[in-house]
Amino acid sequence: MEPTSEKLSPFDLVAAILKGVKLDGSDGSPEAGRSAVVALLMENRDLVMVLTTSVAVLIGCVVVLAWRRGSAKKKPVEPPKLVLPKAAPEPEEVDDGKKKVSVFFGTQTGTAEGFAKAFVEEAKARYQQKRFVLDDEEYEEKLKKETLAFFFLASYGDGEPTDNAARFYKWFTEGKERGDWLKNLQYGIFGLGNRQYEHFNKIAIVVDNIMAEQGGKRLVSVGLGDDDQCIEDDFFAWRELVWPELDTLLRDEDDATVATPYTAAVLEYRVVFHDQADGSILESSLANGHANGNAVYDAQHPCRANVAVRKELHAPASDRSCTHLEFDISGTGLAYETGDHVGVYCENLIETVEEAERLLNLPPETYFSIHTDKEDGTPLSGSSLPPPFPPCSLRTALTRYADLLSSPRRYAD
Ligand SMILES: Cc1cc2nc3c(=O)[nH]c(=O)nc-3n(C[C@H](O)[C@H](O)[C@H](O)COP(=O)(O)O)c2cc1C
Repeated sequence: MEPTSEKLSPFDLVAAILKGVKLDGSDGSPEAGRSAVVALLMENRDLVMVLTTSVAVLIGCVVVLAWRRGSAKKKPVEPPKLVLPKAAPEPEEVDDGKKKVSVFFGTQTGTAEGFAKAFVEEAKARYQQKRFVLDDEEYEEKLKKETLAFFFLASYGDGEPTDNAARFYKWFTEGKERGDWLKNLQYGIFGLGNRQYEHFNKIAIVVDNIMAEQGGKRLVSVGLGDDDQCIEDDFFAWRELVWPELDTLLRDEDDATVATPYTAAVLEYRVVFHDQADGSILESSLANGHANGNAVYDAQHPCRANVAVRKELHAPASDRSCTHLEFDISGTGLAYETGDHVGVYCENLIETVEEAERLLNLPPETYFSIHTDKEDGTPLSGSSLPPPFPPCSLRTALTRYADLLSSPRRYAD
């Protein structure tokens, strides 16, 4: 039988390359096949060029994709940076002829900062020709030049200042720099505390007393906010005493007469969800980060210690109770001296945590981190405080870091 003489089309060529089949020439011999292919390649040089370029680009893309996937897997999840609080930078001070009012806050968990911000916003709306500046750090030099200032000061521990107000409190109460400047100062103080503590609102009271003793003029009596009741109501009541006083000092005819409604400063965070594998590695590395004995334990990195001794100090006949506890801190590198403080981190009951997970409708092994900055590193408009807890699973966040049983603040959304 005569072999059929068939010319190979470009389509045959491509199909052959893709399928990896052998091409035979019209006489069936491999040599004839090869020369047919060569002739075809020469005839379709353009197509061959396009083909080879496409294949090269395709291979390039696959290589880049594989490399990026590989490196993405290896990249560890970064815990949010613990940066010391700093409020959004105020623009450079310019003397624009407006009367300036400075507002300072000492906060540990954000309440005083929220009140200070709400106060500034409302005051700005009421007295439009005045400048209200929120300030938490640069007080040493600035305060001496102020004539009108407000302070929102929380008390902690045995009546101690918050971390961000500690330097101010020391500077102010040690008194080396007090002077005539206080005589030019009119001020208002709102304290944040809790009556359950022995030194209720100590910081606000001490600062208020020293200011008044040194010649500062109180615009209103010191507000004593009580977190055991509704501290927001205490803030509103104090604020209503402040406005009439400020009206006489600051009010211009064209200032707004309508007060802006109070909006609770709800802290804003960026939430990043992590792969389960990455998240659990990160969480266990944080939990075990101190196992090597080199790391330092602190309030952010608590140490797990067993109760070694527990005894009741009152006699059985007594109607009172006082428990003596001893913690075993051997091998932790920690030391304790009389007078040191021990903070105890409580965990919520598992039943409560499971109920919260059910209400959130999220699996317990959802890993996430919260951040106070945007993806490009610029701060979010929320708090000046660092994130309240490290990256972890939803189960850990609800167990260790969330207050699940207290009623939310009245004005929180
Ligand atoms: C650990 C701890 C210690 C506290 N110590 C005191 C205290 O000694 N005196 C007081 O009046 N309030 C005390 N408080 C209550 C806080 O001052 C109060 O909750 C306040 O609203 C917190 O404000 P912040 O969110 O701006 O930090 C304490 C609260 C906590 C959690």
